[in-house]
Amino acid sequence: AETVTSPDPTKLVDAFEAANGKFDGYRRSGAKGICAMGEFVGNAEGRALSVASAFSGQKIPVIVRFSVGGANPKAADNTKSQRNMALQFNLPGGESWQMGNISAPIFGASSPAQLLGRLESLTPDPITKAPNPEKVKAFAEANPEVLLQSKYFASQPVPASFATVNYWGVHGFAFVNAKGDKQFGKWIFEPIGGVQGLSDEEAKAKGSSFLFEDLRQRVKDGKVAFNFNLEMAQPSDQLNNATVPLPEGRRKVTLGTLKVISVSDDSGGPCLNITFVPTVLPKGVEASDDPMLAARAAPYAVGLGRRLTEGSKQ
Ligand code: HEM
Repeated sequence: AETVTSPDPTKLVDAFEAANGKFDGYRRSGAKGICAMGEFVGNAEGRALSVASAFSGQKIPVIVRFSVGGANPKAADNTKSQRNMALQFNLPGGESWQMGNISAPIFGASSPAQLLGRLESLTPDPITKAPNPEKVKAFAEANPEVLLQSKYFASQPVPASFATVNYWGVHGFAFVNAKGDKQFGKWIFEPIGGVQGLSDEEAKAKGSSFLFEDLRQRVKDGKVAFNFNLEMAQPSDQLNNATVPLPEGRRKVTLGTLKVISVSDDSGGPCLNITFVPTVLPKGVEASDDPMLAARAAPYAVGLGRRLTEGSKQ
């Protein structure tokens, strides 16, 4: 088999900073965010697929962080860009389950080396202060999958709210039940009130900063809830490439419901000094062999270390 070596995690974080800008104290990705608390209740479908205690049916406290994609803590809320929902399920016995879910079914690179190459191609030239269009074009032509995610975002409306967009886990995970049966799938958190976007006109009228206030209002009204849905993979489905979604029409089951119950102050909350590592999994859920998934823990730790040293900001 081909041996794939991942780039040094510090190099990846350096590349994020060089390409997207460095904002002291903030996350290098998903910088503009807000922390909330939620409750998850799993159901019998969840228990049939996995022994994870998240599905017990008891209320599980969950730390939730919503954010706008990118490194800029002042990123505009009214553009066709990425929204994120990171989660930490605080399970009985000190176990935790972390996720970093995004508002697209796919990621923008299939391997850490490809992500590094893409970031390098997008890094502004020191003299022109802009990326070199030739370099951007050459890299994308040689690696066409790096364009798929931006095509997806361009095809979707601006989300009306953090609470009205789907959030995908993107990677494959295995769910293991008491008999030891292993079912692979990809999950999606789908808003119970439905997906809702803004027209271009509405987005313009909303301005660049409405998502935090909108979230507070909707949570106050008790309206922010998501179904935790699993799209079941078939044995022939490709699960080692985060730029390839599962084929259309795979069976989808609801494993439980996440309800957001409170929102922290803009600058605080339990998200501030933690990172969400998607390979922190409970017993009963296992990682697939997607190289992007395995490569996330180390740069997240590097990013957290830098934020803490600089004085973390939300
Ligand atoms: C090797 C590949 C990747 C690298 C190097 C990387 C890097 C980072 C870094 C440095 C952070 C900030 C961490 C922190 O300071 O706490 C971050 C956040 C994030 N990443 Fe990635 N990432 C990678 C892959 C992915 C993939 C595949 C997804 C899509 C599912 C993703 C989704 C997110 C989300 C949602 C956040 C924000 C989480 C939060 O609110 O704390 N990342 N990433």
